[in-house]
Amino acid sequence: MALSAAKCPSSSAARLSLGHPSLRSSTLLRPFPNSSALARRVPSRSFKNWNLNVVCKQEAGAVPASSSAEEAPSKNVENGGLFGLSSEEYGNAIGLDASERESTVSITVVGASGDLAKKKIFPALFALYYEDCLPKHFTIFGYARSKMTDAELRTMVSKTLTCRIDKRENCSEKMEQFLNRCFYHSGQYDSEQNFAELDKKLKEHEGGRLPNRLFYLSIPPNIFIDVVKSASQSSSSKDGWTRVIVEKPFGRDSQSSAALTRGLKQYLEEDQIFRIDHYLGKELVENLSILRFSNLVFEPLWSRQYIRNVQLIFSEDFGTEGRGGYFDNYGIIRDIMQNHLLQILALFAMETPVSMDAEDIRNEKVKVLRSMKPLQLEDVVIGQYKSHTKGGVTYPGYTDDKTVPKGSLTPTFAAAALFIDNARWDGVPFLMKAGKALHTRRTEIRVQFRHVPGNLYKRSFGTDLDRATNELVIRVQPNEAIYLKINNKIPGLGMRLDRSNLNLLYASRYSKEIPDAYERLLLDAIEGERRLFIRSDELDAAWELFTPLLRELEEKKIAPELYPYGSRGPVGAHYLAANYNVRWGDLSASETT
Ligand SMILES: NC(=O)C1=CN([C@@H]2O[C@H](COP(=O)(O)OP(=O)(O)OC[C@H]3O[C@@H](n4cnc5c(N)ncnc54)[C@H](OP(=O)(O)O)[C@@H]3O)[C@@H](O)[C@H]2O)C=CC1
Ligand SMILES: O=C1O[C@H](COP(=O)(O)O)[C@@H](O)[C@H](O)[C@H]1O
Repeated sequence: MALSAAKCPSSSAARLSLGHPSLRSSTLLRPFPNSSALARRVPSRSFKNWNLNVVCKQEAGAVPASSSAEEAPSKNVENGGLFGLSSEEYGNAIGLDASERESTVSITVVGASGDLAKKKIFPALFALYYEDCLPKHFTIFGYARSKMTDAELRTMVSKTLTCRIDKRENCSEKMEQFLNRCFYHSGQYDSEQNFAELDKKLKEHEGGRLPNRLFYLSIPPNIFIDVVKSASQSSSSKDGWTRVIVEKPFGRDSQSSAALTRGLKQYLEEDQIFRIDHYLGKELVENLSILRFSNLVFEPLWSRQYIRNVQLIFSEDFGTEGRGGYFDNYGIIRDIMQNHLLQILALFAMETPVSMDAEDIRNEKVKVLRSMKPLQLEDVVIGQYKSHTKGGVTYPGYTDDKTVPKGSLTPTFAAAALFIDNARWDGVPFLMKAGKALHTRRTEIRVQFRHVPGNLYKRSFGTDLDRATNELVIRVQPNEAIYLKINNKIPGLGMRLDRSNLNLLYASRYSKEIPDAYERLLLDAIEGERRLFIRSDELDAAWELFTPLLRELEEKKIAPELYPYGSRGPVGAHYLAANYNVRWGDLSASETT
């Protein structure tokens, strides 16, 4: 019997798995001497269980998630409280046996006072609540050192919540219900006492239900271990599951990443660790596998025989804006390329997985990463944005940011040529570039195909098909789209060729707004679906590709090429592409779509 399932897609067996006994494994933190429960692996749900029409909001007559009953501490507090009783003991005390106890999820956002929590995590949790995707019983706690009351947290969170869902019905009512289920506890990250205080508060809200606990570490990586140690000692679930979401960039290089994983595994099993790379939750990134493996036309072309180069492009039209404290220690290569763009590359280039099950997909990603050569310095260009005045407005340079050390060499732009040494991709350049403070905000994948042999039309109609090759563009953001550049005849009595786009523009094709990546990933972590999270061997393979280069850049103090804020980036990136007879597709004037 599925227990206390979310109102989320009732049509998807998977969504009902939250409390499903087979998945309700007590995957606790690594068993401690006083831990009575066995840690069992949670089988990852295979993709095939999903109903592809998974939607969260039910059809007409949707029953809103229970609201007020969850806001206040549960009845047990009035009965003298849980102190000393596990929720299982409490459940027994009130006559409920395990199979009857409903489950509940406590979500603790560690670092709740920070940028990511405000900008992404709380808004995503609200969106899930609004769509009836959260479990029937849930509580949200913010945890950080900053002093805040519950009311102050709610006020802070309310400023970044929006009801972007289509109908915007009863938005304010849902927002209030959601906020009433948000609480805050101030504490130190390395304090078991403070986490024990949190544990007591969590229990008050969990009542006799089976308590599942999710901790989202929205904090700088250097304090991940402190939190996991304290939380595992003092606030893990004793008879439900406990999971921890950790944010990229998972260390700074192979060594620190491996040390971080070892540190986490002192307290957690691998299947309790959810390494998030939110780009894997982006709609067009998730669509990559469907585009390639559910359409006959693409897979036969997906190789060196037909593809000339692949470009993975990330650009932002703003700078670090006060995040220098984090960013200066990492740089654009660790911030974007070693994770987001490399994950997209792996999904794009991998062999067909055995199934869409998490481990089968991740197995194929690891294989393709291990087929790649570590980046070479001569195949990399780095840049840093400088101040620029345009239209009477002066835009700051990277080192003008007061959170950035003067004279910093940290790159805010990088371009690189990467290669996959396997039969499918031998010799095909995968050109990656990522930059801040450029001329536009865009993330896209561009697949440039080879020219048509024989070039029938050059002789007859003067069209040089060497330059009019097909290009498949997958625009991840903004204004999600997939378009294919083709050659076609201009209508009329003459015979002249034109370039046109076969274009799937999501905003035109679908009326429903696209969920934020964090919504998808938070929901999957709650449900134990690991397909879109990073496995430790995948992470090791990613760092092995980038660590030698990062070390060389820093040891040799390679100076980045300066580029004006709002420009197309350093000129060196064009020469790098030209070395492989490639022109960056995002810079051609015809890019109007
Ligand atoms: N912001 C973003 O867009 C993205 C961030 N990330 C990752 O998410 C995590 C959080 O990022 P973000 O929210 O931007 O980080 P912040 O710098 O905003 O830090 C989050 C919170 O952590 C605490 N904190 C910050 N620095 C320290 C420190 N040196 N020692 C102890 N506590 C500290 C602060 O809370 P308090 O002082 O109240 O304890 C702060 O509010 C990072 O790992 C980052 O790499 C990933 C993707 C995007
Ligand atoms: O991981 C990160 O991603 C954001 C960009 O995320 P997006 O979803 O808005 O494209 C980037 O700004 C940040 O520097 C980086 O840490």
